[in-house]
Amino acid sequence: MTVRVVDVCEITKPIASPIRNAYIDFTKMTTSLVAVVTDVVRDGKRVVGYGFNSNGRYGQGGLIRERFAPRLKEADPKSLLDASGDNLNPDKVWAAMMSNEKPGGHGERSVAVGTIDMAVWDAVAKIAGKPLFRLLAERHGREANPRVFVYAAGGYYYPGKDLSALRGEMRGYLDRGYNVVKMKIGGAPIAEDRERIEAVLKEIGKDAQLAVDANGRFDLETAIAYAKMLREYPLFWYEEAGDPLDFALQAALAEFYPAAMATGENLFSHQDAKNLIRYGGMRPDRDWLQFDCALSYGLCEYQRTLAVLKTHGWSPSRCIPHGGHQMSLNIAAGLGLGGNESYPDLFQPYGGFPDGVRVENGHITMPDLPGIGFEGKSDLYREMRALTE
Ligand SMILES: O=C([O-])CC(=O)C(=O)O
Ligand SMILES: [Mg+2]
Repeated sequence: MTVRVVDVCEITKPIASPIRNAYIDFTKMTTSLVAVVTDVVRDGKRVVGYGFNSNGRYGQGGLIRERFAPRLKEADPKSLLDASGDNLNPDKVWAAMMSNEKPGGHGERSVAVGTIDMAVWDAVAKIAGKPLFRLLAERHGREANPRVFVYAAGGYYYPGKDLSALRGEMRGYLDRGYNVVKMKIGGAPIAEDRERIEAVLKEIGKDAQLAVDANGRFDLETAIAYAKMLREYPLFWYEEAGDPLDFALQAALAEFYPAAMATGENLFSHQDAKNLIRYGGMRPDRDWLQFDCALSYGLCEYQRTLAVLKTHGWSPSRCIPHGGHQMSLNIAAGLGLGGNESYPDLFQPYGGFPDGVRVENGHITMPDLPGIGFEGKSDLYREMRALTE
């Protein structure tokens, strides 16, 4: 048998909502939905892999159509195969996409490549006839653990949203089985954010923990002022205080914030991750890393990031990716990450879990679906199928 990539399709879709974090609103947010069509037939149908990018960066149609999809389609099909010749080798596909690309400049293309890479891994696991998390665990000589920690991200600034609406939102997450919730900070004056935090803590009581996310808004002085306020509360983490590339700020913050910090969703390569670990003052015994493969060159690159972490004494269990997609759920279950983000009420149908999967005690259990498992989420799969029909 051999495998050919016969087409790579892209469509840019809205994932808009009337919400705001400390930096941006999401009223014009989009995502690229991609299908990698192969000539392999399973159960009478062509194997198609699907992918999309996470919220926060916009759709990548231009780059995908002009550079990355043509390179994949023009590559010698044999050059993309694994040693058996029966499946694609994702690293060879990745290298083909990245031919004629200079190093650096990750933010320009890491989302486009990450989106196609998701579809390639989906196809590879489907061709192998396995859930991606089981394929990954096998390749890394590990035991898969289908039970994955998930937390509920929300707590955005909405027009007209008052404290009781914020409390109601958080109560809703607890009712759905979550025991860690996250809210935005830095989009209001510090005194107002303190009131919002206290209101949420009062609502969730001992049933859950609260993480807060400043989305990179603060300068050093403000980040420290917030650290002094936040350390009065038993928070799960203090996320992205300053600019994602201001490693000196992050390191200085550690002096003022002894509890857990989190960052990394806006770092786009294993080189960026290495710099964060070298210079950002992040502590492997308590802090969290949020690199999101769908924004940062995909799972081929994420494996290189995990290798960097290992060299520096970090366990994969300190990683809880940004983005709330099933791809990272598979990586978590297959490679032992600490869990995954989820947005119970936002960015649908792209986020969330296959139909019928419930959150219990802050965890979900991965069903055994081939590939990433998109076929098990009917609203999402409907959009995906429409791309190739
Ligand atoms: O609001 C956003 O840009 C999303 C985000 O930071 C998160 O989920 O951590
Ligand atoms: Mg964040």
